[in-house]
Amino acid sequence: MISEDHPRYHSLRLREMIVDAWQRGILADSGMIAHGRGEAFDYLLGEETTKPAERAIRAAAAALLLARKPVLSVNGNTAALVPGEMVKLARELKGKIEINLFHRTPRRVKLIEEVLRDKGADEVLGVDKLTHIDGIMSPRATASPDGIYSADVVLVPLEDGDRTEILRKSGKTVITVDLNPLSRTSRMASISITDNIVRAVPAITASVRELRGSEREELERILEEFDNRENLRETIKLLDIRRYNPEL
Ligand SMILES: Nc1ncnc2c1ncn2[C@@H]1O[C@H](COP(=O)(O)OP(=O)(O)OP(=O)(O)O)[C@@H](O)[C@H]1O
Ligand SMILES: CC(C)(COP(=O)(O)O)[C@@H](O)C(=O)O
Ligand code: BAL
Repeated sequence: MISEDHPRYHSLRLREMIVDAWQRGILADSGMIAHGRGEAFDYLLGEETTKPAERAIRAAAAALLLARKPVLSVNGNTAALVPGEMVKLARELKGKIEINLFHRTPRRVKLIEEVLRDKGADEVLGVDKLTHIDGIMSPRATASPDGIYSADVVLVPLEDGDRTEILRKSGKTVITVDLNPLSRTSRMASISITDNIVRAVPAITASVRELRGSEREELERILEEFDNRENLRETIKLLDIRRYNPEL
């Protein structure tokens, strides 16, 4: 057990959650690699929610509140780190939650469904009765007809660029959470939250609660004023390692 006094407590605690999820069969083997990639970016971003990420979170909350049918996607890393927070956000939105895996196996789908139900999910889509989505070059090329397939706004954390692109081309608003602002996912999304998912999901829920009751016009204004490409450009500037070591 890591002491809370350890200087890297939060990062080490997340690693423990990732390893535990892998040992339980929830996390894909390469989920470890993805987590490590994320940690590196989080280091560069200062392991805190940046101003551009705050703007993206607010825009995401506005889009989710305006949605006719919001759906939240859950993969292995998301199930390992923020299952309860995803269920809480889905409940806050009266939205649906859907499992979608790149390294899909029946066992992992079942385990992740159990995790989500244990956290209070009444309904978990993506388990069966799936529709194929053309154009996605991966096992992610499926969606539940009653979920992502018919959603108008989807939150797809820690995912892949080709699925993000196809979902966008089908007319959906695609919100991602991805610590790598250079990933295809970040570059293809409508709203790219460049933040650690453990910070981003609770922050989206808080922003939804703060904006609930806003006039439709106000929510639409937040979206109109949000420029994802400009926000990513600002984020990429923050990755300049010299921010931390001026003598470099
Ligand atoms: N805890 C986390 N919070 C937010 N992002 C994370 C976290 N852990 C990993 N990531 C990021 O999630 C992404 C998941 O890996 P994935 O392989 O799907 O992306 P990728 O290889 O960049 O693919 P693409 O370019 O298609 O988006 C990586 O970019 C990684 O940096
Ligand atoms: C590991 C993961 C980030 C998620 O994999 P899964 O839980 O199977 O959707 C995958 O997209 C990858 O980059 O390899
Ligand atoms: N997530 C695995 C494939 C990709 O990085 O797009």
